[in-house]
Amino acid sequence: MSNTTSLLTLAETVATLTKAIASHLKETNHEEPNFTTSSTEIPSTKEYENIRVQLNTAANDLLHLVNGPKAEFRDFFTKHYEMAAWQVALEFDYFGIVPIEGSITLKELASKAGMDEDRTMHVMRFLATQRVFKELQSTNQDELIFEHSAASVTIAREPLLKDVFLMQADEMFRAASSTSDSIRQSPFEITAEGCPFAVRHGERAYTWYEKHPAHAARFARAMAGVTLLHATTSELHEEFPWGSLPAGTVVDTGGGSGYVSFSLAKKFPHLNFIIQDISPIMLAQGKSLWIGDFESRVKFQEHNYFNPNPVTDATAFFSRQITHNLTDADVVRFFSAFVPALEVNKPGTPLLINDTVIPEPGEKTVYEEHDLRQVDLAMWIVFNSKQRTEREFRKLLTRADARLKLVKIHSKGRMGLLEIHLDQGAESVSAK
Ligand SMILES: C[S@@+](CC[C@H](N)C(=O)[O-])C[C@H]1O[C@@H](n2cnc3c(N)ncnc32)[C@H](O)[C@@H]1O
Repeated sequence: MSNTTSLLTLAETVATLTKAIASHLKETNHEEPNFTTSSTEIPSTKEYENIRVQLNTAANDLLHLVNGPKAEFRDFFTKHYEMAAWQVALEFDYFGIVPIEGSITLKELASKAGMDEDRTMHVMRFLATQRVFKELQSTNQDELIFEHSAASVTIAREPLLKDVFLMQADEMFRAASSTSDSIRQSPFEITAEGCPFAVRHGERAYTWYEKHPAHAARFARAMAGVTLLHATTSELHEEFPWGSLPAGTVVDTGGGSGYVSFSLAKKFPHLNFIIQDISPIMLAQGKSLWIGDFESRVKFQEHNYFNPNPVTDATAFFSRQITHNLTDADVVRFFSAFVPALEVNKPGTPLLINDTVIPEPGEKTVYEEHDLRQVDLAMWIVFNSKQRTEREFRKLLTRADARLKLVKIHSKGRMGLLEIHLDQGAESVSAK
């Protein structure tokens, strides 16, 4: 946006894009969204997404200008209190307690949640200002009544989303508050051990999860839940020609419960899977997923991804949302650990890295870049890690082994897909 764009020009852009949204909804036979529990989901088409992104950029700029910095900052710097209200609503399961059909009195909600009515009322009335739950008119002023809204019922209907949000409002919210402390402890050196999560919780994330099995199980479910939000698996199905891989085994390294591979298994019956993870708790979450005919198509393998990969007959190696958990030095170790396996697997066996490929500044709209940089901050706080550009990936591959070639970028953005091959004709040179 130019620095001198007028308010009216922005408002006209907003109107034009809103009309485009309304037409798209009509053309695709979608009803317009509303705030009630019967509101339908917005379309997941690329066209809708494209207009939605542009609309957010224009509407946000309009509001930034109209509100002015003081009003915006007053709102922004109280967001942690909002997160506190969410922490309570999720932890005490308001979303599950309020019935999907009908309503509930505050008294009954508080009693089922196991807490007092007064604080329950504070939380519910705050959330209602975000159009999350709705307070109904009551004839008795002493009897407050609430029902679900379109937003709150989304969480009630999909418990995995509760896991995603509670993980954020619980251990990640606490970790984020220690970010400056972590820099004070190590102002110039970035180490995995010194990340804000470790400063706050006393251990690196995955070590901490091993000692907190209930949180670890929730984290594994949250990872599955994330695929319902933005890290959808449908793009992954389309952006790589899985169908043309020779029948065989895909190795999913750091696969957690194997939720992502499971979605591939449903679509590509010629592929079997080995889910590798260091955590038996994460792997155990997968055993309840891969049932019936799928049980014979999966193996769960405890494996530390910094050790040489033991599979010598894979049709492909795959890894999703792992490199952005790792510091640069650890990404180099991670890539290096595939080399011995790629040397003995069939030439051309792909290593597929499914992770964010962050754009250079200005390549995307401010709205999209903000979204990606938000995840970048999350990776910093939880791991002292980051999202990487294509250039950064190439450098780290070369540092791991000059024979590791990025042969194709199937997609960029939040869930990019990098295809890497080991050039077996070339000499092994690593520059760690
Ligand atoms: C962010 S989750 C990603 C899970 C899955 N790939 C997905 O996209 O849903 C990271 C996973 O890496 C696993 N992990 C962490 N350190 C590991 C290590 N050293 N070796 C193998 N797996 C590890 C964790 O247990 C967790 O399941």
